[in-house]
Amino acid sequence: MANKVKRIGVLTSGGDAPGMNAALRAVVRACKYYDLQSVGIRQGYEGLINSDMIELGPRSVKNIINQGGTVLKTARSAEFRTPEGRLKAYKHLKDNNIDALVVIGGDGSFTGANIFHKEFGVPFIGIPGTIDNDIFGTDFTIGYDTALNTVIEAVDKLRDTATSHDRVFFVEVMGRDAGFIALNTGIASGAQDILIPEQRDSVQELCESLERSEKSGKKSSIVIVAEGEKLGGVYELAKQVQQKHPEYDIRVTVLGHIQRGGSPTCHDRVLASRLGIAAVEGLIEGKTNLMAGIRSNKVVFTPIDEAIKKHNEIDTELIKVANILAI
Ligand SMILES: Nc1ncnc2c1ncn2[C@@H]1O[C@H](COP(=O)(O)OP(=O)(O)OP(=O)(O)O)[C@@H](O)[C@H]1O
Ligand SMILES: O=P(O)(O)OC[C@H]1O[C@](O)(CO)[C@@H](O)[C@@H]1O
Ligand SMILES: [Mg+2]
Repeated sequence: MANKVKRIGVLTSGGDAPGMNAALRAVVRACKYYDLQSVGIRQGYEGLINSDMIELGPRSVKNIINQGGTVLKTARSAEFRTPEGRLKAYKHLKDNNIDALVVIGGDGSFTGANIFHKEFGVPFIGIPGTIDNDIFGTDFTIGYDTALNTVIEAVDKLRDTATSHDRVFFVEVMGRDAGFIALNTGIASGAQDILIPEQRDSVQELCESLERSEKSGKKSSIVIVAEGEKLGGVYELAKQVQQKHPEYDIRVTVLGHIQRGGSPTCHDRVLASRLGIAAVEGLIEGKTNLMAGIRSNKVVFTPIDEAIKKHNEIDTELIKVANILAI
């Protein structure tokens, strides 16, 4: 297919994730490699609405592959959710001669790009940038691996105190709707129990697990709770367990946004680099409404509707591993 794309706009949108900068760098350098121009759009869709953009070249993305956050900044743009906001965005896109977009973000960002495409026909390719790993069509999202490593480093530290004081630590990790961070970090940090939104858990079962652990000779325990778990939140859980077991010395730690920051791991940098290049190549080939992802270590494109609507299933083998090791 003839290449009509000459000038690509790139933005980061939704929650920041480590590796977004590496993806931006790859997009910009791939554009140069294929003789296209690239324009950075600041603060997600807000930058389109306010025409806050910057010409980018290979040297403008130097020294960012190792940086967390996003140098383009990001936003959750309420105005882009309105037809008026998107019309403004389209006008500025045309004023800046941008032919296509690379959107680095999560499902919400892809939904916005999809609607924008339906209204104005602007070609786009999405790159999954979120620590939650909750996007269908890719084995890994950019930022997930870094977040996992941040969590286990923190939980290892909490374990020192748990062990020294014979305590039960409840640790809340991110994952508004998904338990991937919780399940994997729970296994990696040797948690006694892991509570995730995808599973039907109960306080009763949690108490039984802690009682078993006590009987087996354990003096301290770690319980990992995903933010989106459905039993009322980590403080409520800790309160209910404490009521049943006043003798337990319980502490709660919410890791929060620490999990979104920091220098990306090697895995996230390589993933971001591959997907950034793939997105540009896809647009050159005339592809649109797709997400570039990784499956079995190969770059693949998934229709954006599927990426938004379908969900990655929790691997039941991992749940079994967690249960066996909590014996
Ligand atoms: N239905 C929609 N219509 C238009 N724009 C949307 C829509 N949904 C989301 N967007 C745009 O995408 C932005 C980012 O979406 P959202 O806040 O859901 O984050 P995300 O991309 O899913 O990332 P994460 O969940 O990882 O933080 C929104 O602030 C909004 O500007
Ligand atoms: O505080 P913010 O930026 O609104 O986002 C918090 C959310 O972002 C995520 O880290 C990523 O989507 C979720 O796990 C969390 O619920
Ligand atoms: Mg989202």
